[in-house]
Amino acid sequence: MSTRTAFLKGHGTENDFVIIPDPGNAVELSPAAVAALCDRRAGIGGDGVLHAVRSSAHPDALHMAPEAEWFMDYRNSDGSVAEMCGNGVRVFAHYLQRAGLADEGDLAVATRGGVKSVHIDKDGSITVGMGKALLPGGDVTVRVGERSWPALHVNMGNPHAVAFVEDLAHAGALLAPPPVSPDSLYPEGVNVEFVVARGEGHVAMRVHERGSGETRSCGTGACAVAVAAARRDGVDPALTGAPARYTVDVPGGRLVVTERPDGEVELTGPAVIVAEGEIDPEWFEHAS
Ligand SMILES: N[C@@H](CCC[C@H](N)C(=O)O)C(=O)O
Repeated sequence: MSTRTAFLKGHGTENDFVIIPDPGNAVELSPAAVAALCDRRAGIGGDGVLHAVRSSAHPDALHMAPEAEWFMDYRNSDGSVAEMCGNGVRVFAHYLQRAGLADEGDLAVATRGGVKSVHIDKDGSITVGMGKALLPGGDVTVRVGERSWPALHVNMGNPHAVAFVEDLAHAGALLAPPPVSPDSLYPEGVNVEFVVARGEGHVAMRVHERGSGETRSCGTGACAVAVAAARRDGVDPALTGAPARYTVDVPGGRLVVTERPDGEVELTGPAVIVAEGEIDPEWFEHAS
């Protein structure tokens, strides 16, 4: 008799995920199974999968087990693995709390981008310590059709190219990854953000995510955008000694990003669980 696999569906500013609770790492999640789960017509549908495994049970997380009980084994909707997901880690923490596996307050979550500290607020908003943004420099160009823009290379644990544009519509339909050059800079692919200013400390963005296509939000992307916007505005908290705070509007809602004088970037936003159930074992076997 095949065992039944539980799932939940959740989102953070409409960046949506299939959550697979699997404390002992017993569920085999091949790239094909991930892509089938994320399929919006033939599967459950999502921008990615949050595989919830105890750190002590996953080879990629064993070294983080003393610090963080749970590992967010994150996969993009095409089945590829990514280092970090800023919206995902908030939804992951919300799932743990809802399942009685974590308390309100502070929680450490292991990710491929290291251990992240998460704060679950009484009002339901969740703040994640995302680490420092790295700005390796270099001349980056993003292209869409006839248009091209200079972009800032920002690494938030995962790679981003941030382009300031006049109008978000200039990014077009984003049905395919926008060409970014030089591609030697991004051997593993790149997440591309298009940004417009909305006012002081306020920007709006669209994103084409590596491995998932255009999504309604991206947490690491919002952090990359906020840091890029601050530098563009001549603000560097390391020099001023004061935190820089940006409101980042995404198609699926609003995120707040704070860069502290020590370089640490914090991401705040909502997390929602919308459903839970069981995956049909025959379908899952076939999909895998
Ligand atoms: N949506 C995520 C980012 C997910 C990973 C990304 N597609 C990558 O491959 O780097 C977020 O909220 O940060």
